[in-house]
Amino acid sequence: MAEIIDGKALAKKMQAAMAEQIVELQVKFGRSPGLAVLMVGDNPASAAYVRGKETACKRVGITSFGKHFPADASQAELELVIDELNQDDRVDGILVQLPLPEHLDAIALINRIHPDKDADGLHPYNMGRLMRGEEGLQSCTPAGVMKLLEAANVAIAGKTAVVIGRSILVGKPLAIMLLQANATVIMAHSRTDDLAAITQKADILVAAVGKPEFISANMVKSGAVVIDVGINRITDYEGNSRLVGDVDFEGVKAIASQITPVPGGVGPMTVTMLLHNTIWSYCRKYGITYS
Ligand SMILES: NC(=O)C1=CN([C@@H]2O[C@H](COP(=O)(O)OP(=O)(O)OC[C@H]3O[C@@H](n4cnc5c(N)ncnc54)[C@H](OP(=O)(O)O)[C@@H]3O)[C@@H](O)[C@H]2O)C=CC1
Ligand SMILES: Nc1nc(=O)c2c([nH]1)NC[C@@H]1CN(c3ccc(C(=O)N[C@@H](CCC(=O)O)C(=O)O)cc3)C=[N+]21
Repeated sequence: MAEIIDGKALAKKMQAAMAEQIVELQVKFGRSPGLAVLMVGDNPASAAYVRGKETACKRVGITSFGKHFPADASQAELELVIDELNQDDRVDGILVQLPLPEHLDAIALINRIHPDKDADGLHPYNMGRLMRGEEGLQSCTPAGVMKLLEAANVAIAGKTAVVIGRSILVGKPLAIMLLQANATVIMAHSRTDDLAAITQKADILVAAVGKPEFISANMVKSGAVVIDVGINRITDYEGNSRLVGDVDFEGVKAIASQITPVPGGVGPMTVTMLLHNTIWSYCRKYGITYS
C-alpha cells in the first residue's frame, strides 16, 4: 500500500516559513511583496483558483492587486493594464489566469509581462532559462511537483520518469526539470502508441492529462512513485460534485510506493510556488537571493 505524499501539509509548512520571512522583509524594505492576478470573464473554476490564490497571499502577507475584467475585455485594454503593472513598483509578480476567452491572444499577453515579474514562469525568457539550466522564475505546478518529490525523499537521478501531457503550463517544463535532476525522461501525449507499455516502465509517473481517473493500476509498475497533477470536477450518480485526479487513486494506491492525492496533492503546491516566485522576484529587486 502506497505512502500518501501530503501536498497540503508541505504547502502549509512552506507558507508558514514564508509568512515569517515576509515579516522580516517588510521591516527591512518597508513594503510587502505584491502579486497581481488578472482574470477575465467568470469561469467558475478560474474564479475559485483566483480566490484560493488571494487567500494564500493574505495568509503569508503578500499584497494582492487582483484585477477582474468582463468576458468581453479587449486585448488592448489588457495590454495597457499589464504595461501599468510592469511599471508599478508595488507589484513583484503578475499572472494572467488561463484559460482566456477565445477572442484574446493569451501568448501575446504572457509575452508582454516583464520577465522579472512573470510569477507563472511562462514567459519565453524564463522558459528559455529553464531549458538552459539557468536559475530563474519557474512554472509553478512543475516546480511544486519537484518540491514534493524532494520532500518525499524520492530518488530521481538515474530513474525513469514518464510525464504524460506536454502542455506549456505543466508537462513540458516538468520534463525539463526532471531531466535537470538527472532522470531519464519520457514524454507521453495523446499521440503516444501503446501508452500502457510506456507508463509501465516508469519509476516516477506523472499524469498531467485532464482526464478523470485515466491512469489505472495496470498501467503502473509495482513500487512506482505516482504524481497526479490532474484536477477534474465530476458529478456522481447522486448529483454530488467532487474533485478527482487523472489517476484511479484507490486502484493505483495498492501497487505504487508513494502517491499524491487529489485534492491535497499538487494543487496546494502550485499556489505555494506562486507565492514563492513573488517573494523571489521581490528579493531579487533588492539584490538578495531567495531560494
Ligand atoms: N494541480 C494543479 O495545480 C494544476 C492542475 N492542472 C490540471 O492538470 C491537467 C492537465 O493540465 P494542462 O497541462 O493544462 O492540460 P492540457 O489540456 O493543456 O494538456 C493535456 C495534455 O494531455 C495529453 N493527453 C490528452 N489526452 C491524452 C491521452 N488519451 N493519452 C495521453 N495523453 C493525452 C495532451 O496531448 P496532446 O499534446 O497530444 O494534445 C496534452 O499534452 C488538467 O486536469 C488540469 O486541470 C493544471 C494546472 C495546475
Ligand atoms: N496562469 C495560470 N497559472 C496556473 O497555475 C493555473 C492557471 N493559469 N489556470 C488553471 C490552472 C489550475 N491551477 C490550480 C491551482 C490550484 C489548485 C488547488 O489548490 N487545488 C486544491 C483543491 C481546490 C478545490 O477544492 O477546489 C487541491 O488540489 O487540493 C488547483 C489547480 C492553476 N492553474
